[in-house]
Amino acid sequence: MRVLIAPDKFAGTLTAVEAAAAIEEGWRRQDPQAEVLVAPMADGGPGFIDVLSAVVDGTLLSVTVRGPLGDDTPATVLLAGEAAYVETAQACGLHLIEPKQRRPEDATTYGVGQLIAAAVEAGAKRIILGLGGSGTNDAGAGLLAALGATATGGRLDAGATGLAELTAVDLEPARERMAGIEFVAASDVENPMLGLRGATNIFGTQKGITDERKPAVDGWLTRFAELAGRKTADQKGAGAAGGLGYALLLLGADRISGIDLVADLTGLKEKASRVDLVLSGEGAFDFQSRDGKVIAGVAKVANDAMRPCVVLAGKVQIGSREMRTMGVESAYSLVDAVGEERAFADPHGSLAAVAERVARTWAR
Ligand SMILES: O=C(O)[C@H](O)CO
Repeated sequence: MRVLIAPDKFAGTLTAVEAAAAIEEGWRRQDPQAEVLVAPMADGGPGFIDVLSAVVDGTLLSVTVRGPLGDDTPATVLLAGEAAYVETAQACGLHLIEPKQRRPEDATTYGVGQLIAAAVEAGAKRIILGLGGSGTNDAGAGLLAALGATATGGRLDAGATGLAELTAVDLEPARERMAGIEFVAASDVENPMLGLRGATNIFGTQKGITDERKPAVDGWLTRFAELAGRKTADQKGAGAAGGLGYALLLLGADRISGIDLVADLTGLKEKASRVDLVLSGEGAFDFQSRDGKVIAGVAKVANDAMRPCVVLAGKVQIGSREMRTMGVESAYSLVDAVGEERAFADPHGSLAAVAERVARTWAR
């Protein structure tokens, strides 16, 4: 049996590389002769640099930046010739903030701008930024401030709160400083920035923005957009990473799908064509796994190659009809198999145990 293992991270427990290793271990217990190909994935969110540094010939540049709540935060940029890859979640990710410390209205993307500045200083002319998994919701104002943009009536580097009373915004200093730099925003979602399908309403809850606060916060982002460029806020991906997509679009970025980029760079299509079965996975397989996320991207590649795709996930919270629409044949839940306590206490062992069960059904 030839198997391709292409999971996302299991957020909070296993990186994509660790998840792939656990699945391989479990599968081999049942099917020791299997030919296994491994391709850990990312969609632009956490793990983007980890996954790409294994396939892109480059060097890692270490930088200390301002984290979402102002703390010194270590990050790395992957430099490859004139290109630089930036994982924005390293500077503004939700995982950087303890749940009890979350202040989503104050969190800033300033550190992402510092990563861009470091990449440019190191000679990069094309900067590819992975977007997703952010703990911020500041429309990327912090990023613009770090690159020189200014404002009156408020602050660009103080999270969404700083945008509440803005009266004017000047993006020219940032545009001038970034002249000649090509930006690519590789995002995990295509949402616009404002309104019902926007960053605050759809992704605000996971960052700690309550339903009561959402209209006010969305209003602050709208105010910023009215001063900085209203139409851009409606573009695909403007709402990625709490509106960081919007700021990059203002700097002229092209938006692409993060998972498609990672799939291309890791040769996923070619790998899928060489196997009988494709396995993917992530922490929670739910409605958010659909567009632009790893499982949807991997399932599409598998389906195009006419290979079945099976998912292993911490929790499966999606119906079988919806799953099939995405191109997933079947999904197995760690929590259902071993219980929540064990799934969190021993994620590697639990995932390996589920992979062994999957192999019992699917190996031939
Ligand atoms: O970071 C976020 O807000 C989500 O992952 C959507 O991009």
